[in-house]
Amino acid sequence: MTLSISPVLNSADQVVSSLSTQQQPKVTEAEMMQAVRTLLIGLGENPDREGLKDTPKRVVKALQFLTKGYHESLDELLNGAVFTESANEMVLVRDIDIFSSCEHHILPVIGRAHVAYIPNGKVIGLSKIARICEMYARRLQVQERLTLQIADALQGLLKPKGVAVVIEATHMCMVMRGVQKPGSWTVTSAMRGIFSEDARTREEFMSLIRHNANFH
Ligand SMILES: Nc1nc2c(ncn2[C@@H]2O[C@H](COP(=O)(O)OP(=O)(O)OP(=O)(O)O)[C@@H](O)[C@H]2O)c(=O)[nH]1
Ligand SMILES: [Zn+2]
Repeated sequence: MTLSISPVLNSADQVVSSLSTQQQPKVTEAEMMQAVRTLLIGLGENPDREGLKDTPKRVVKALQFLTKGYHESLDELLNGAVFTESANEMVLVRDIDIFSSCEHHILPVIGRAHVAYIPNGKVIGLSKIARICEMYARRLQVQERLTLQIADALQGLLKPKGVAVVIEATHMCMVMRGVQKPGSWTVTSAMRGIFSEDARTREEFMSLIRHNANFH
């Protein structure tokens, strides 16, 4: 089977700059599996032993899942769930699990995103905010780009009064290897519109993401 790794792009996607806009070469799954087999041999393993014989297939499947966001588009995931509404107060979806992969080491980045916007005539289905996070997280990323892609996607889709995105995450490349700092986590933010212009609005957002909900 020949896989095209080229992403599905659409007008909304084009509001964000992304690695996925680059043309990617076409390779077969067999070639991908062969590459994993070569890695195993390079690591000193026997890829034909029982426990490893299906590993190339599993690794390719796992990596395809972890990067499935390249094949998704904002138009598809939105499914039309943008509604005309006069609400004009902050909408915040907090504690959205993030499972991404760092582009330097292809190791997990695990964390949470908090996403807020202030509507300007349009609201978006709440689950779609989490789906947008998911689409960009399921690519090879740096945390900074993931954060601004989510902000720019919402800004482009809704033209709201403002968007705020904060991501808190731990990088396995800093935990399991390299500098080995298990307690470290990284916070990134992207503020658009009123969140970047008005300190009080930004403060309200920051205090809402600090407060603990009491139902879990
Ligand atoms: N800014 C940023 N850096 C990241 C992210 N994920 C991983 N990195 C960093 O990317 C850098 C790559 O540095 P290199 O020196 O080329 O790679 P390395 O030798 O593996 O680096 P060490 O991790 O320091 O051992 C490291 O400092 C990583 O911590 C991210 O999301 N954002
Ligand atoms: Zn890394």
